[in-house]
Amino acid sequence: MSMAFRLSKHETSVISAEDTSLEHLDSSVEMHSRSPSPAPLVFNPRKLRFADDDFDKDHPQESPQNIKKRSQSTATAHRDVDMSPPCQKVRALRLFNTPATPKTILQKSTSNCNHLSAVAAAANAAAAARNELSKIPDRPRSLPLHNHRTLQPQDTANVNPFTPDSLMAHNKKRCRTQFGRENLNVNTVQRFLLGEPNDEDATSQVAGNGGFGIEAVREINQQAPKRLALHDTNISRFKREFMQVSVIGVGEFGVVFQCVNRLDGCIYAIKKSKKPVAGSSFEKRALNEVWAHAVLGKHDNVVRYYSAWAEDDHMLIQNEFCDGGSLQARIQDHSLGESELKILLMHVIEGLRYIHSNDLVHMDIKPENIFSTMNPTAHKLGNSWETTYLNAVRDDDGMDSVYEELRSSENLVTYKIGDLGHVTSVNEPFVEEGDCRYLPKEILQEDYNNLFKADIFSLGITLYEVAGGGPLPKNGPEWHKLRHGEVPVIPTLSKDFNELIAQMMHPEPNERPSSMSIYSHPILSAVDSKSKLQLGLELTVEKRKNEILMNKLREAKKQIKLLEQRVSVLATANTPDPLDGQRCLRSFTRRMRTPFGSHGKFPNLADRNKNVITNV
Ligand SMILES: Nc1ncnc2c1ncn2[C@@H]1O[C@H](COP(=O)(O)OP(=O)(O)OP(=O)(O)O)[C@@H](O)[C@H]1O
Ligand SMILES: [Mg+2]
Repeated sequence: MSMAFRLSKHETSVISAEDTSLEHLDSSVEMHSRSPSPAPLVFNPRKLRFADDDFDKDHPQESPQNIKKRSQSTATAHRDVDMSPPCQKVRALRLFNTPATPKTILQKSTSNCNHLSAVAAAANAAAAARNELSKIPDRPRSLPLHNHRTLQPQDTANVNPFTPDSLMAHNKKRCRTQFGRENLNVNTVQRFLLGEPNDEDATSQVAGNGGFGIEAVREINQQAPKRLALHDTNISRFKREFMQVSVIGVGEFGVVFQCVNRLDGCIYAIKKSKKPVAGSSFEKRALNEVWAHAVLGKHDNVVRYYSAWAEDDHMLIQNEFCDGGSLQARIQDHSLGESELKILLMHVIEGLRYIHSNDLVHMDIKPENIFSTMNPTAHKLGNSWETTYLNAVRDDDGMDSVYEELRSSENLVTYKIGDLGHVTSVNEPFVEEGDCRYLPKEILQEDYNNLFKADIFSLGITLYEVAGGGPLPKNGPEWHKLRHGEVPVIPTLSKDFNELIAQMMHPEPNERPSSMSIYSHPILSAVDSKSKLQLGLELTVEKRKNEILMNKLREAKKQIKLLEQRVSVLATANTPDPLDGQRCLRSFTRRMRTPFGSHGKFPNLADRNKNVITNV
C-alpha cells in the first residue's frame, strides 16, 4: 500500500538502504539532480501524501466522509474557505477499509477493462500478429472452438483502449457488450484482417457497424477472460540491453534511470515501477501508461516512447531522455519571465492539442510532469526542413561548436508532456485524480463532463505557479480562492498574459479556452513567443552556420579550380606533340643511320641528348 502514497514537498527524500522500492538500484548509481540541492540521491518532491501534514493540521477531527461531502457542495467561496480539497483524503480512504476502498479501485479498474474497441483491438493486435500472419499461406481457417483452451499466452495480445478508432468510438455500447475483453488472440485478428470465408457479412459489419461476425464474436468470448497478465510476459532486458548511467527522477509510481542502449549507443530514460506491479491493482495503472505512450508518444511536445516490457514483475518503459529535466527543476532557482512562459505555453499547448485531438486527456499536468530537452535538433527553430538540415550537417566538423553553443544555451528548449499514467479517454473516462494542487474543483466533484478543460485548468495554474505565484496551496481558503476566479495578478506579467491565465483557471469549465483556441491566441504569435535573447542567439547560430557553409563553398571552389588545372595539364600531356614526334623520328633515323649506336660514341646521357638537340 505504501506505494500509493506520494512524497510530499517536505519529503524531499533521500533514498535509504532500507527503501525496498529502490532495491534494484545499483549502489554505485549517482543521483542526477537538477535541483540546487547538492545532496546525493536527493529527489525532487513529487505528489502529495494522502495523509497530508497540512491537511491534518487544518482538520484534525474531520471525518473523511464529511470532507468528500463538503467538497461536492456548490457552496459559496466563503463557506468553502474552511474546506480543503478532498481528493488526497478520499484517495486515502479508498486505500483503507471503508466503503470507498481498494475494492472500489479494483472494481473501477476491472470495469475499465471494457474500454475496448474491437477494430482498435484488431489494429493493435495486428502488429503482434504480423509475424504469424506472414506464415499463413492462404486465407486463414478458423480454429475449432475447443482449440481455444490450448491457446498459449504468447498467442494473445492486449487491446490498447487509447487507439484512435472512430468506428468503435461511435459504437461504444455494442463494443462493450461484444468485446468486453482486454486481449484478442492472433487467430481472431487474422480472421478479421484477412476475412474468413464464412464471415463474409462479418467484414461488411466491421465496415458498417464496427463489429465482427457472430462466429468471431463467439470465438472472442471463448478466449482468455482477462488481459494478458504482465507476469506472463516477463522478459529480462534491462541489464542485457542497457547500461545504467544514473537515476534521474523518482515519482510516486516509478524510478527513472538514464541509460545507454548497448546496441544503438543512444541515451534513453527508462522508468521502472518501484514495486512489482504484475498481479497487483497497479498493474492496470502501469499498462495504462504504456498504452497512452504507445498512442501518443509521436509528437514533438509529448515525451517519445520506444518500448515497454515487464521484468521481474516490474513494468519498464523506455522513453526519450529529456536532457533538460523537469520544469519543476528548472524553476527551483528562478520563476519564468513572460517570454519564457510563452514558449512553455506554446509547446505544452501543442502537446495538449495533440492529446485532445485523440479524444484523450492527460489529467496530471504539472511542472513535475513537463520535461524539457535542450537538443537543438528537437527544437523547432523553424520548419522541419531546418531540423533535417541540422541533422544533415551535424556530423560536419564546423557544426560541433555551433551545437555546443546551442546546447549550453538555457534559452533553447523544447518542453514535452510526460508521465502519461493518468491519461484517460473522454469517451469512457476512468479518472484517477492527479495532484490536487493542480486539479480543478469539478474533478473533485466527479463531474467529468468536460475533461479537456480540466487539463486547461491544470496548465493555467501551472503557468501561474512557474511565473511566481507558487508554492500552490494543497487545501484551505487559498486553494478555494484560486478555483473561484480570484487569481492574484502576477506583477511581472503583462495584462494580457494575466488575463489568459485567469481565463484558463475560470471556475466554469466551459468558459475556459480550448487547447485549439489557446494555440491560435494572439499572445502566442511566432515572433512574440521568442525572447530577444533567444532571437539573438538563433541569429548568431544562423550566421555561424552561414559562415561555415561559405568557407566550405570557398574551399570547394578552390578544389574545383585545382582539379580543372590538373585536368588541363593531363589533357595537354596526353596530346601527342608533332614536334616531339619529329624529334623521335629523327633520332631514330639517325640511330639507324649510325652503325655504332650511341653507346660506344657518347659516354653519358647528357652528351647523347646534346647530340640529339644538336641534330635537331
Ligand atoms: N523521459 C524523461 N527524461 C528526463 N527525466 C525524466 C523522464 N521521465 C521522468 N523523468 C524524471 O523523473 C521524474 C519522475 O517521473 P514520472 O513523473 O514519469 O514518474 P511517476 O512515478 O509517474 O510520477 P508521479 O508521482 O507523477 O506518478 C520526473 O519528474 C522527471 O524529473
Ligand atoms: Mg510524475
